[in-house]
Formats: sequence, structure tokens, C-alpha cells
Amino acid sequence: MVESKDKPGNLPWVEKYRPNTLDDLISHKEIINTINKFIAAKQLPHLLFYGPPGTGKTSTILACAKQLYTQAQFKSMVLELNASDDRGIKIVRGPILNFASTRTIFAGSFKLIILDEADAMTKDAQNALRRIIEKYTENIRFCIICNYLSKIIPAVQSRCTRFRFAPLAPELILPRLDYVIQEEKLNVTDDGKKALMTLSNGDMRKVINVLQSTSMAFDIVNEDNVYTCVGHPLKKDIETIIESLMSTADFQQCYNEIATIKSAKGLALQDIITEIHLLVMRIVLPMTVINKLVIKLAEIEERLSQGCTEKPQLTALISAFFISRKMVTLKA
Ligand SMILES: Nc1ncnc2c1ncn2[C@@H]1O[C@H](COP(=O)(O)OP(=O)(O)OP(=O)(O)O)[C@@H](O)[C@H]1O
Repeated sequence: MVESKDKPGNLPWVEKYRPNTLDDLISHKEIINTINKFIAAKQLPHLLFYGPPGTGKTSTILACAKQLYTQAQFKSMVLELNASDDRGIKIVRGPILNFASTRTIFAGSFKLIILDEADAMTKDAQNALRRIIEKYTENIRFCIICNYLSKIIPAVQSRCTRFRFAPLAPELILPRLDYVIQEEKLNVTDDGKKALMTLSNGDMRKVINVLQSTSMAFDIVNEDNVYTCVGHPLKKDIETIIESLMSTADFQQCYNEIATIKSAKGLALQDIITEIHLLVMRIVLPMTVINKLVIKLAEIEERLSQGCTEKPQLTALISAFFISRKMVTLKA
């Protein structure tokens, strides 16, 4: 993995450590093997890559393009369109059609159009695209990249070979993370690495971005510093909040205690609910009470995701715990 050496030092680390070749990519070995075979046989079909962010979709097609074309050919043979470009029918009838309909000067080869974040394209634009995909197949190959397959019309899906990029497994992220740590000469603890991987949910971009910001803000990258850097609740904060919810007798006092932690650490109620949910199963309460509590937590989370303000939802959270405690005392 020598990809960082020839890139300028002021690049964000996600770009500095973007894989240059297909072999540098971690995970998705079956996909990479298949694509390598397509390239070797010079029979690349139209491609459709889908899956969650930061799993290597764009990196894969860029590495393929580097394998297919020399540096001098790259500019004239590859058209890359992403979210910053217009997503309507105009872009299909304009730049895409122009690029697809002009013949390549390199005999025997085809040009490549990379449509990144294609799920943002309008239905009209996608419908216009399907004719172009068919008509110019001899001259052009498309690589359509999206997060949500359902946003791509079936007609476009059926013209492409689909590959799903799953979230990256922690054991695959770890060697890559160690490599970046070693290259950047960082002081990272084991619990810091674990926190980076837990927060990222298999998104390598997030791992590298959070690593970069934490290492810039703190001398050492440990669990507490990682969570503090992204404003995610620390384990000990959640334990204090649960303790307060389970033992404080006075509603107002409980509200004040949680609101103080929230504002001192700049925490979002949604993150607090997610973390409480992970711990709530471990609280010793009768199953019927836990069931009701989990349903209430889900309702609060839903309201927050719909844009409700945090204050009433915090009181709803405290009420849910107070009702559960009341149910326990009534049962006893
Ligand atoms: N499989 C991988 N192997 C090595 N690095 C990776 C991999 N996936 C992602 N990365 C890192 O994350 C960064 C972002 O990856 P990339 O742009 O390929 O993700 P993506 O799947 O296209 O995401 P999005 O859907 O948000 O566009 C890369 O620059 C690279 O540093």
C-alpha cells in the first residue's frame, strides 16, 4: 500500500489514503475478482454499484479506470459526474449524450461514464438515460453508483450488472486503520480504535475522518477523545443518566440533571436514546415493564427523527422511566 506517497500532504486523509489500485481495496474480494476478469477479457458490462456510504464504490471504479486507461487517456476517456452536477434531464441530453456519441480515437477501446450518487437523478433523467445506454454500448460503458437501489428505475437496473457493497467488517477495517496510524505516526489506544470502528458502522470514510479530527484535537486518540470529538455520549455519561432515571424521586431534579449533562457535553437526545436502548435490556426489570419501556423509547426516537424539539421529548423519556418504576412498585 504505497498510495499515500505520491499525493500532496495537505489532502484530507480520506483522499490521501484512497486506494489507487483494485488490490489496495479492502473487502469485496469477489466483486473485485469478477471485475478484474471483465477487464482482462476486455468485456466490461455496464455496472451498477450500490450500498451504504464509505464502502469503496467510487474507489473501485476509479481504480478500474486507472487500470483501463493510461494517465494521458484518462481525461478524454472518462466522464465523472457527481452530486455537485445537475441531476435533471438536461445533463443527460447535454454532456452525457455528447460524450457518449463522440467516437473514441483509441481503436478497440470504449469510454467510461461514472454517474456517482445516481439516486439523486430525476426519473425523467433516468428514463432518458436508458436509450443512451443501449444506443451507444459499442462506444461507451456506464458505471452507475448509488446508496439506495430502489431509487434507480428497473429499466436502468436491468441494463447493468449489479454489485452490492456491504458495510466493511471491523476485522478488515483494522489493518487499514493500523496502516494510516503508522503512516501518520499517531498515538492511538486499543479502545480508541474500537470506538472508531463502533462509531463508523462499517463506513471506512467515517473511520478515517474521525481519526483525523480526533488526532488534530487531542494528543492521544482514545475512546473518550473519539466520542468527545464527535459529540457522542460517553459510556459514563449514559450510566449517570440511567442512574438518574432509575433512582431520582423528583421529576424536576431528574430533568435538570440530564439537561445539565446534555448541554455541558453538547449531546443530541437521539444519540442518548440510542445508547440507553443498548443498556436498557441489562436493567433488572420485569419483562413486561421492559417491553413497554422499549416501545416508549422507539416512539420518542421516531418523534425526534420527524423533527420534534428535544425538550418535550426529554420529559417524555423521563416519564417513560418514571411510569416503568411505578409499574414495578405496584407489582411488588
Ligand atoms: N474498501 C475500501 N478499501 C480501502 N479504503 C476504503 C474502502 N472503502 C472506502 N475507503 C476509504 O473511504 C474513502 C471513501 O470511499 P468511496 O468514495 O469509495 O466510498 P463510496 O462507497 O463511493 O461512498 P459514497 O456512497 O458516500 O460515495 C476512500 O477515499 C478510502 O479512503
